[in-house]
Amino acid sequence: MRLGAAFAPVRKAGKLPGATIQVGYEKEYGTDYFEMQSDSIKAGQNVIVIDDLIATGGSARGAQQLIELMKGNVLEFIFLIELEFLKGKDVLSAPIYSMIKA
Ligand SMILES: O=P(O)(O)OC[C@H]1O[C@H](OP(=O)(O)OP(=O)(O)O)[C@H](O)[C@@H]1O
Ligand SMILES: Nc1ncnc2[nH]cnc12
Repeated sequence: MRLGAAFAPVRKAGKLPGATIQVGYEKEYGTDYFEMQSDSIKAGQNVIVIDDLIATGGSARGAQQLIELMKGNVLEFIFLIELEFLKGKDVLSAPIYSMIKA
């Protein structure tokens, strides 16, 4: 891409081809598993995590754990919607930006 940025998907378990790494995470309504392809982040790469919504922050934290397992550096999180009353921001260790706060 023109920005020099790449795209690396984080998906629910069993949806990505090839070798993957997995983490379990807690979200608002239970437990789930995320995967990334094992070679999708190079050590030292800066990463921005983007999702549609942050509620408890469990999903975003799961994504952060996967990126950090590959020695990536999570710079920040971007969400379309932030459910502020669930305080998801408090479980994340990088700045978050949200377009709509509810
Ligand atoms: O901050 P959290 O409490 O973790 O919740 C946020 C997550 O909830 C939604 O996904 P959901 O798990 O409902 O699955 P979906 O993407 O299949 O809709 C949303 O897309 C976020 O990924
Ligand atoms: N409270 C909530 N409302 C809508 N989508 C969600 N995904 C996770 N928690 C949610």
